[in-house]
Amino acid sequence: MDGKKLAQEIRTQLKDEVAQNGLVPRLAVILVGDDPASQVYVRNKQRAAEKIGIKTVDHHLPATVGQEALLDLIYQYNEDPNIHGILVQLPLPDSIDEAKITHAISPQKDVDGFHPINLGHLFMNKPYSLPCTPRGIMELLAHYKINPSGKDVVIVGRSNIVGRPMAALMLNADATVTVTHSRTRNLAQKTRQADILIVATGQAQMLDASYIKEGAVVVDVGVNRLEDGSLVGDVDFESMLGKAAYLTPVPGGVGPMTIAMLMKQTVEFAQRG
Ligand SMILES: NC(=O)C1=CN([C@@H]2O[C@H](COP(=O)(O)OP(=O)(O)OC[C@H]3O[C@@H](n4cnc5c(N)ncnc54)[C@H](OP(=O)(O)O)[C@@H]3O)[C@@H](O)[C@H]2O)C=CC1
Ligand SMILES: Nc1nc(=O)c2c([nH]1)NC[C@@H]1CN(c3ccc(C(=O)N[C@@H](CCC(=O)O)C(=O)O)cc3)C=[N+]21
Ligand SMILES: [Mg+2]
Repeated sequence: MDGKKLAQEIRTQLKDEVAQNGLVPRLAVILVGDDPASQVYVRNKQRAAEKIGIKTVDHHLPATVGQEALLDLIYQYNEDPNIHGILVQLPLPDSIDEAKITHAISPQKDVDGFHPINLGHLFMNKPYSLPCTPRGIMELLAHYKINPSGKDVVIVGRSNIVGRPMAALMLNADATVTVTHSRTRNLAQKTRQADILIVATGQAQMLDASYIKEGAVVVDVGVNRLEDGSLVGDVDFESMLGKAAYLTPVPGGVGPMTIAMLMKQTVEFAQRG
């Protein structure tokens, strides 16, 4: 499944939509500290936004910034009618309470869909904004005409940004959902039941073909940088290739879809006014 290509199509559509409707979507992007991976993602987001006609207002704050200063910046953007979306890149330095920051962002401007109010709406199948990675996965599956309804979906990982919201989205799509994690016993026995397997563990190439049944759909969320500088997922792509019916590559799979969904949600917010 080619996420890079679909993401490109979506970004082109968004660009047309922005131009046709005379929108000027504005996204505040806040990066704290100098984690190299975070800097790459933020740069990718800024570049994608610019091409679509979304204006970003960027803040790169030192890791030593106080929690109060960060909160004040968020409050300022909450009140600013010209800003449609606020994104605070995670992870934050240990000195800052991530939950507190996530809660401070106005739910109406929560383009990441991480606010508990928005997660609650999602959980009750009345979503307002959605976490971008799980939303991107749903769009990718839909594009390839893979309908989760009635399917056995197994998710490996239960983070707030991927595994948990993914489970809610799949349940909303009428899948039968199993969520596994580091305490799961007999993981392979669970994952082999999957019609659709979604892996988000942060463990490089952890799952090989022995973890899936023939013809499974495999979505690899992982982005792991190896010592030689190469980028690999949480599944062993080569091993799965002959056995899976559909498989997402890393890079070029879920990652670009995440960014496309962030752009889409920013445009949606601007349209709502
Ligand atoms: N492509 C994209 O757009 C995105 C990619 N990512 C990537 O996805 C991966 C996961 O990210 P994220 O969800 O934030 O990670 P977290 O570290 O927050 O969560 C990892 C999850 O995997 C589980 N896990 C870890 N090891 C194992 C194991 N050996 N067996 C079973 N479960 C295990 C953990 O279990 P437990 O809860 O018990 O600790 C946890 O629930 C990373 O590689 C990250 O870089 C993340 C976000 C977006
Ligand atoms: N507030 C917040 N929102 C996020 O959505 C968020 C976050 N914090 N923190 C970190 C994770 C991770 N994440 C990725 C986004 C794009 C790629 C991506 O574009 N990956 C490319 C490769 C990029 C590269 O070359 O490094 C690909 O897979 O093809 C990866 C990972 C968003 N996250
Ligand atoms: Mg963290």
